[in-house]
Amino acid sequence: MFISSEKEQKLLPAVDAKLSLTPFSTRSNLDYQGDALPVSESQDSISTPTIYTDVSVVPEHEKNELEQSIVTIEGEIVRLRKKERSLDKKRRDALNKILDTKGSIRVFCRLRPLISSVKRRNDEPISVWEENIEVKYLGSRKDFRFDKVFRQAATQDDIFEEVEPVIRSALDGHNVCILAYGQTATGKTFTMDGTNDQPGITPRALEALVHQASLEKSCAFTFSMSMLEVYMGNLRDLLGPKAPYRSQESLARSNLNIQTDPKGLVEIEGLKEVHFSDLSKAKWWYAKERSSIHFVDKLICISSLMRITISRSGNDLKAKSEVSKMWMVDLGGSERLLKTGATGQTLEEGRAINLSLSALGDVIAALRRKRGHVPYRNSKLTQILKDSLGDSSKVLMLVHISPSEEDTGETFCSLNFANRARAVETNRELPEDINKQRQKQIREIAQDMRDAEEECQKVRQQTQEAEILLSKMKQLFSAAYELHGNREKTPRSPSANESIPILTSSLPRFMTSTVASRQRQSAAEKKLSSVQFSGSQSFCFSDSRLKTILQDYNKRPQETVVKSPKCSSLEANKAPFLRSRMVTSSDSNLRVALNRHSHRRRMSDLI
Ligand SMILES: Nc1ncnc2c1ncn2[C@@H]1O[C@H](COP(=O)(O)OP(=O)(O)OP(=O)(O)O)[C@@H](O)[C@H]1O
Repeated sequence: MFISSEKEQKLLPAVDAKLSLTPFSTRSNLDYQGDALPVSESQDSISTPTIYTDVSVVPEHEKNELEQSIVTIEGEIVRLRKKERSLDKKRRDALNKILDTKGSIRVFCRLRPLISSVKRRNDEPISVWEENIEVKYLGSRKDFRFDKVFRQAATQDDIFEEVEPVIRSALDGHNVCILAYGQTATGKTFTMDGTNDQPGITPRALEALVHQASLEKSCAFTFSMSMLEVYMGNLRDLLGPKAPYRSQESLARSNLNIQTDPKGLVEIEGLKEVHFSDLSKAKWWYAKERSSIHFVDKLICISSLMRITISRSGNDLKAKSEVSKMWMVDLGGSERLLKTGATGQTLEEGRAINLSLSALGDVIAALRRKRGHVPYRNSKLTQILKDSLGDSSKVLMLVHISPSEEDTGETFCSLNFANRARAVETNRELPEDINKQRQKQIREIAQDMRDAEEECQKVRQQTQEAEILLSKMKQLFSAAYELHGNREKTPRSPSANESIPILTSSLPRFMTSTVASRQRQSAAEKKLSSVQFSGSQSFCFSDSRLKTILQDYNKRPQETVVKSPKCSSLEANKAPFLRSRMVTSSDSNLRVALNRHSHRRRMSDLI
């Protein structure tokens, strides 16, 4: 068996299964190296003369051949894993480059659909374009620019399409922060949590994390979740023992300390952390948190935060932290206070939330401007998020606005806040040609990323297949040499002419070689001494036990690719894996290309 890349498979001569003949080409090194073969090499390969030989010959085999095969496949698995890591690194680097080119801190705006009870007017106060919004307020117009504007018709899928690469980046080792901001009833919770029919960012993110982690075989992931809320500068653990009901007094009493270690990593002392490895558990905890939020007095101004901690082990991300965090933040708004003419405690709440939002705006603005001093210490919110807002973190702020004319004042305030966070003045946007160049660059890197991801998927599949094969061969070995009384730890190497009596005698008579086949076999062996598993390693293809294993193996049903959440880059996972296989000779003059069907047919000849 040889596991090849699609490119290489295209280069191979077709196998005529009916003739029971297998073409041999004179090229030997088919080892997949990930890079496209030069055109001249490809042509050379196609025009190579083909020699045919009968591969149904079953030569006598010896114990050391099987041992050698096992060693070869083990080596192949090591090589494939290395390749997978290198392709994954290429994919990670490309994704990071895309996100950095787009901006590691981006501000989006989502316009809520008009609620039917509100009458539509002809002179609507808000005009929307792809990257800017114009608002008519108090007789003047103001233009606000964003990294992207989501119109009223935008779906949860549209939102997640922009968010998903950032979530992937969290799995790659970057800290991530997704914040929803806006006036009450503009759709913050709808965007972050959504409904059963239209799930929002958080449930989709949980699904994407668990799904993606299940695909990664080169490293193991563990996840944990914490939830808290910030009320007037106090932190409350939502998963803590006394979480369910909230009153102003209990909220004011609860407090957790924020600790920052010398490396700048933030930890919240005593914050409950629950671990989850599958989606059902993640959803259970998430639902628990949502139900506790349900009891909130709507007039209490609270920001609720959810932290997902992602730990990786067994990878080679030497430069990256092995732990990354993803924050989902639903920021409280303060406009109710203005509307209700609040006094006393409520006014205090309003001041506290304004302070914390204003501090957040200052921090994001400083980071976007790449200023030396970033004022993290000005609020609890910015202290908590400190290690997830700066450095190599990815930040998305989604500002929500209402289309109603009666909300224009609030809309104006929210957009001003967003503009400050964005820290880009309207007249200082990138010139058109530079912007186009940037878009082109992003498209090119995105293509590289998709290519690397597709190749990585293939290699991952190949590794899994090789592992199955290895396990079957090991089973065979122990059945033949250990269960039959010969329990040597390291099987002795038999001499060249020595057969394997235990195994041979355990085979049905029709599977043992006949005189004629032995004659054919010795003739074939002159040409075909061994076959390559890859370009660099070889094992004995003519071993009937291996044939049997390969036959079983090829007969097994195709593994289904688990469907991913609706998201762009994960779509690549659905790319079908080409399952034709090759077995190649290590003899530089010989190569056997077996596709699945011809191989199966020849195997069936033996049974
Ligand atoms: N894009 C949208 N499409 C359809 N319905 C929406 C959308 N945005 C918001 N809604 C609906 O509008 C209502 C208010 O939305 P939501 O509760 O999410 O607002 P909010 O900003 O979170 O409010 P609060 O500040 O009170 O938490 C909900 O019924 C929600 O389903």
